[in-house]
Amino acid sequence: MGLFSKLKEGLTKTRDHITSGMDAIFSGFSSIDDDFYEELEETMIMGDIGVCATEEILEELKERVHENKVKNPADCKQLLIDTIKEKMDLGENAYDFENRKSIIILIGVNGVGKTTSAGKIAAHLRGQGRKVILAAADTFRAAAIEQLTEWANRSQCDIIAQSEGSDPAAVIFDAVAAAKARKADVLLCDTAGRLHNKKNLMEELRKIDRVIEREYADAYRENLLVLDATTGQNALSQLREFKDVMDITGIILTKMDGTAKGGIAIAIQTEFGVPVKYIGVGEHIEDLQKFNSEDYVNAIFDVPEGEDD
Ligand SMILES: Nc1nc2c(ncn2[C@@H]2O[C@H](COP(=O)(O)OP(=O)(O)OP(=O)(O)O)[C@@H](O)[C@H]2O)c(=O)[nH]1
Repeated sequence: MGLFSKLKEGLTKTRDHITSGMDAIFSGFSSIDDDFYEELEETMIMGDIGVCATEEILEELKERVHENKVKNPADCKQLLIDTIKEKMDLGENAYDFENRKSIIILIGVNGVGKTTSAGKIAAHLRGQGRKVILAAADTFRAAAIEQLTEWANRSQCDIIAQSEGSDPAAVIFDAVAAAKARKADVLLCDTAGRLHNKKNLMEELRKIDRVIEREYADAYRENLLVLDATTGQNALSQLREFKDVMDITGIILTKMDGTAKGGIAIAIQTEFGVPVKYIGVGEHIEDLQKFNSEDYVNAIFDVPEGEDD
């Protein structure tokens, strides 16, 4: 199955949730009036696009409708699709970390899919011929170290790990030294999602951040927050909290395949300006895809590949 088909399959529930409601609005209204926009707003908010993002998008849509002198509700659909695509566009430098000496750190609460995503990204980078070292800084959970070790073996990457319960910042310190000594291209760090309390977790992440800044200041930094799409609006609260601790440069949005809440990607990017860089649409290695705004919006609005613009 091609990547777009896989993406489309993964986003089935989200598409059903958002587009069925929208299509009824686009075909059910005979004129573009306040009621039309209100219905659209409700459907978008119900589709987890979020209140702020929905308002922003609809403001732009109204401007476009006015500029283009659109009178027919059905003609609004393409304008809405274009507006959202522009909002979701990643720009040119989103994946620079793949081609530089970089440190990627994955953070997020427990169970969101950090370890799995670390393994998948490592395998992907190895496939591109990059030398990758994995750092098992989730020392809270022995199984996370084992899981990451398996991914390292599978993708033939080195792994730096210590025993369960050891200091994660010490693991990072060792891993940075190894990355420099072995001339790795990318150091990819898994971190814990849970400690004895949230304050400890945030403190630990700050400490890891300081170690990296001190020991490897010239490495290109990519701090990816992993969010579970099935948690919907809760993911936004997590983003708010983690943003206070670290400069988040991108989001990995996992488990899009099991949820109707995939519109959350639009809320994240529009409301916070933090780009979604990867989305998870299943548990297999190829199911972590780089985010492509065209494909994502086409998949959600059921636009066949290559059929628009
Ligand atoms: N369906 C689906 N499952 C996923 C996806 N990404 C991860 N998972 C599953 O989610 C579960 C949790 O993943 P982990 O990688 O262990 O999560 P974690 O964030 O490292 O968890 P902690 O180590 O407890 O912090 C696993 O069963 C994964 O297979 C996805 O995109 N789709």
